[in-house]
Amino acid sequence: MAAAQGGSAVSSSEKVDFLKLQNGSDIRGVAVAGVEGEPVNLTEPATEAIAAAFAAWLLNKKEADGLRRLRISVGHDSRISAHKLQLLKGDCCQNAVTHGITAAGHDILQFGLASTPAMFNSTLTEDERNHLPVDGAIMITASHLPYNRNGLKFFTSDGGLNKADIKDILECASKIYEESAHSKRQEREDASRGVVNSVDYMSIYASDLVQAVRKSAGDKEKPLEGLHIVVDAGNGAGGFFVDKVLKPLGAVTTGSQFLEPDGLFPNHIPNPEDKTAMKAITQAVLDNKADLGIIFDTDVDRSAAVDSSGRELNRNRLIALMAAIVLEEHPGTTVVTDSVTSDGLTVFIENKLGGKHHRFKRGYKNVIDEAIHLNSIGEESHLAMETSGHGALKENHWLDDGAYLMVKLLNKLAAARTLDSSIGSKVLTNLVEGLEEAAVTVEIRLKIDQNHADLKGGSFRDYGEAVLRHLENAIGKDPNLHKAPKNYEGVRVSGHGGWFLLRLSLHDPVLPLNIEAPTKDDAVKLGLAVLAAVSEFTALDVMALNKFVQQ
Ligand SMILES: O=P(O)(O)OC[C@H]1O[C@H](O)[C@H](O)[C@@H](O)[C@@H]1O
Repeated sequence: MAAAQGGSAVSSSEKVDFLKLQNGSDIRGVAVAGVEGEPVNLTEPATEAIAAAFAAWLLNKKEADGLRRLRISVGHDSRISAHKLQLLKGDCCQNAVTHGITAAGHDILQFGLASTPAMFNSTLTEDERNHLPVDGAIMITASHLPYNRNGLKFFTSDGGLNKADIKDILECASKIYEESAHSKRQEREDASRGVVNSVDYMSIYASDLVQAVRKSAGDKEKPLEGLHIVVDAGNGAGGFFVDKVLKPLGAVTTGSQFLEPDGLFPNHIPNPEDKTAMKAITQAVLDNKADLGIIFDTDVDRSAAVDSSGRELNRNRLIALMAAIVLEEHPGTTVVTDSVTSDGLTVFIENKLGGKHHRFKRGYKNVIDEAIHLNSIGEESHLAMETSGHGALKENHWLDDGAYLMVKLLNKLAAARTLDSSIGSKVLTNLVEGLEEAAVTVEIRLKIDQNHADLKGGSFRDYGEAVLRHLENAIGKDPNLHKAPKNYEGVRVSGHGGWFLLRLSLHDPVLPLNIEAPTKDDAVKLGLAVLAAVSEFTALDVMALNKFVQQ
């Protein structure tokens, strides 16, 4: 791939290992100093080089269409480092991402605080007055990670970039970074020739969500009138949902919380999988006697809900709810999920809803790509969803959009209220009736010590695979345990009325173990079976599992 045109404004003598910044199909790093043992590696010059490399990658793709000058949108979540990485510095209109792009001769549309899915949408919106659509979009976010981290996500109108694209971009960024260390400052300043414009894109994006809900209620202006809905944005970027979506639709939103962006996340981690976060929104629903609660992660690509009785609608339950809605619209369709979904969910989707459950791998991009793949080989799928709250629909360009998921729930509510104006979240709760749920659900993460002698100099991945192979063999000898007939990652086993899955983490030197069982005793039996099989692997830290089986 060609390096960015026109040089870059990058200047740094510090060494950066760019490939270490790859996290699957995202870029993640430490952007703020202050946490011991976590030196900053996503510096401003490194970010600038990555942005320039994205522009070069995109130009390479678009050159066939004769395009020489690109339009790229940039947005960010509420992280404190967003300002270093994206916002204007003083009056010189330069900053890491913007400078990286404009120095390469391309134009920037700055959206400011934005959600990840909105950034993707800006590659599709037809609105020339606002310089839309853009050729590519960059979101500055590290999702729910601690305040010192940050990262980048890239989009074209085809969706999010994949792992191989990110690797190419990082390799190119490394070259740009090296080259720029040798270029003169004046040369770099002269190279700045792209134009920077600011657009209030979140208003444009939100008005599309509003229209969708109105449409499902027969074009009623305020279809949520009389409903009380509280939102918890966890001080991330999701606060817009209150003023720009719920209020125009007529909902009462008092009691909504943590709507103000605050990159130190002082209230709770913005993550719908997090117990404290779910407790916070549940409490807000109960305290305000609200009809519904909605919670987003930092950059709004994930979400969850709470019904008026305080029942959490997240993880398997949210997938079941979305599956019920999607299967009404597309009978018999396949629902693709991640690997840690419950057996109860399969029974629900297949027996109650008449759909097909395709349990695939962990990782939202894996799940989405698998659904796209199934469609391409003739198996119809309209929903791809992870227990983490990432969910994508075919009708929405296979984009994982937490706000769009909630809009699907609002559509259901709005449509039901055209028939019965007193009906609330019961409409939703009724849809998941019959979903069997295990009394005990745990995830225990077993760490692999990468420096341990037992690795014999090999990689943690090889070591983890060896653990999994050994476990698989051991299971074969236990008549109470049965390997899942179809499984795409790790070792998934049924027994003692429940199941477990041991697999390699997508990113970390960790083997996450998920167990679901009807009683603690049964869960312990499953845990003991794993423990017995892995105990000879001395580089594996089984302390947490030991604790679990002894409790
Ligand atoms: O494999 P793990 O360490 O459990 O991480 C798995 C998770 O990683 C990231 O957070 C991805 O965004 C998720 O889609 C994925 O589920």
